[in-house]
Amino acid sequence: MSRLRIYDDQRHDAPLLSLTDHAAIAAELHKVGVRFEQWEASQPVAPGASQEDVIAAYRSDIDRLMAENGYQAVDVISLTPDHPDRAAFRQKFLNEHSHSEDEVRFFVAGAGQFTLHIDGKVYEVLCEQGDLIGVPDGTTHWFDMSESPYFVAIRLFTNVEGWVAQFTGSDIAERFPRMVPHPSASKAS
Ligand SMILES: CSCCC(=O)/C(O)=C/O
Ligand SMILES: [Fe+2]
Ligand code: NI
Repeated sequence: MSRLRIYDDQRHDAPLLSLTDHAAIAAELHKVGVRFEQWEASQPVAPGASQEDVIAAYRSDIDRLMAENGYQAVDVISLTPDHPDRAAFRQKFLNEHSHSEDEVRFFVAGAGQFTLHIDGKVYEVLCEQGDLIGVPDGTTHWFDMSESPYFVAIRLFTNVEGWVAQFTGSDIAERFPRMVPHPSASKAS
């Protein structure tokens, strides 16, 4: 189940609000300029599926997003709990950073947790299969896949060079909850 928890950025122990209704999550995130939509993850792909297979399965959704929003490039992150480089992949996104381009991610299997730090609040967004999130450029955030990653996410980029992170040097991410592994992760490993 998708979930949004909103915190004061000084109070990691007490969410101000917790929502699981998709429309309510979308409305709350819209207030801070973040896109959150439900798309149909209609093609069954399992974590571990190859980039080529995922792109072929979701070609029409990818083409639609690229045409609507002018994205120039696409790639796929597809991870299972037993991936040998899972700790390094996790670490790559785990500290607060921003990008000079929008971050658009469509979860077609499993789950991952984006946490956004905007105007003194922390928005923890647990994205599940079917969720599309669009984080505007310059938004400080971090991403956790848990110690047992189980997800497939399609990533769209404005810039053909792709993802570049500017780290803020803050340790805020260490104070807020990390992602709990997806329930299917234990069955997959
Ligand atoms: C859900 S895709 C992996 C995370 C990512 O691309 C990113 O930029 C996290 O901040
Ligand atoms: Fe990011
Ligand atoms: Ni849901």
